[in-house]
Amino acid sequence: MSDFSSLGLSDWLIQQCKQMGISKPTQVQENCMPPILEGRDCMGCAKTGSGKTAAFVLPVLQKLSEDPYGIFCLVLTPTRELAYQIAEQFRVLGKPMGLRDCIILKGIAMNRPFFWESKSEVRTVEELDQRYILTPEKVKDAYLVHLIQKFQDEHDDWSIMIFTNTCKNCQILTMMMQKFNFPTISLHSMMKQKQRFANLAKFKSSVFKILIATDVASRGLDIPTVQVVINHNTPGLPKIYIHRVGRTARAGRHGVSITLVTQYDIHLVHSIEGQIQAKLKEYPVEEKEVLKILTQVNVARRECEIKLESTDFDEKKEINKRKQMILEGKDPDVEAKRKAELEKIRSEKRKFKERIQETIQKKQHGIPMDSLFKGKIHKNY
Ligand SMILES: Nc1ncnc2c1ncn2[C@@H]1O[C@H](COP(=O)(O)OP(=O)(O)OP(=O)(O)O)[C@@H](O)[C@H]1O
Repeated sequence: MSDFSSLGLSDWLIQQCKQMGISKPTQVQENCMPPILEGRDCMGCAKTGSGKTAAFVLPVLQKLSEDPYGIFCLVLTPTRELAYQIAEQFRVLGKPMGLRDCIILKGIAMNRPFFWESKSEVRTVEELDQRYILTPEKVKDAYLVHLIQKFQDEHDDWSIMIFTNTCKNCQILTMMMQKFNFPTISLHSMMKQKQRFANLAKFKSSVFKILIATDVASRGLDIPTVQVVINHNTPGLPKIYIHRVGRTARAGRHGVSITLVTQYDIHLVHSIEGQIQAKLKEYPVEEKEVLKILTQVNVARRECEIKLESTDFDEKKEINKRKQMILEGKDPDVEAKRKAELEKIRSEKRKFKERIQETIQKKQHGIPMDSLFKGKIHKNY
């Protein structure tokens, strides 16, 4: 394996890397840095937590330091949190050269790059220590409480990320876990951006040990302290699973992932197993312990649901949808009108089909057809 010097980095940058605990290039860095430094377009594809950010940040800083000029680099990210995280890496690594950065939210771009793909894009079982599935017999929530209790009892220094499918579920689970006095905080797209950053910072600094999030947090976030990832719902796509569980076991550390699975999700587990080329083990739980807290957890959920219903959570969802449309360049009112018209056409078609069925049945029973409708059938079919 080469070192950073042979890849073309200057001493000051190598020193800066060392201060961040980066002493040897990872595979993606080794393979992507030379073409980037040559000025070629490059696209790197490697497993989660393998240092893809530094793979492009380092050559960018190297080039910029050789010829510092104007606006040099534009980085596009899928989430706002990631934009801040990458800016921070630029800031820390580029400190000696007085690098200045600016974060702009929202944007779309296309690329035609040089492509380098790691042979082992998918994490192997050895790297992510244990990957489990848990198949609850009763409700999914009591098992979650049980798991957290277990981790809290068994580990002094612990940090868990829980992924769930909707903002509402995320909010309810957070409220529930707080009811059980777990230091929990949430991250989802229906929160104000300021709150999202604040919550992430509180989780990163270990003030809160549990982060319950939607997939807004499944990509790219680098929080080295995360030891456990729990999938409260089975991810619908293997890619989502890989991104989610990739929030633990970062840069060669240890990590465990547990996915709650119902009988309806077995096919999803099979496709995940196919993609990661590993079998997910059944996580052993003491059912008796779970049953003990079952009623308490069910009551807590209902209470939280009622509490959430009394807030403007659904209203906020509508507002967020409208905001999103505006950002996508669509007019929410025109869209609403278009949807209503589409629904009207669908409903008319539905009614028409029903009338055809009715008419056919009438015919079968020898009842005369409505002559007007008969004409319509000929016209339309
Ligand atoms: N050469 C290296 N040696 C050790 N640690 C490194 C090295 N390069 C980067 N890291 C560290 O590894 C961690 C993960 O890096 P990074 O966030 O870039 O991963 P990634 O490949 O982009 O992951 P993801 O696919 O989840 O976005 C970071 O904490 C980073 O500081």
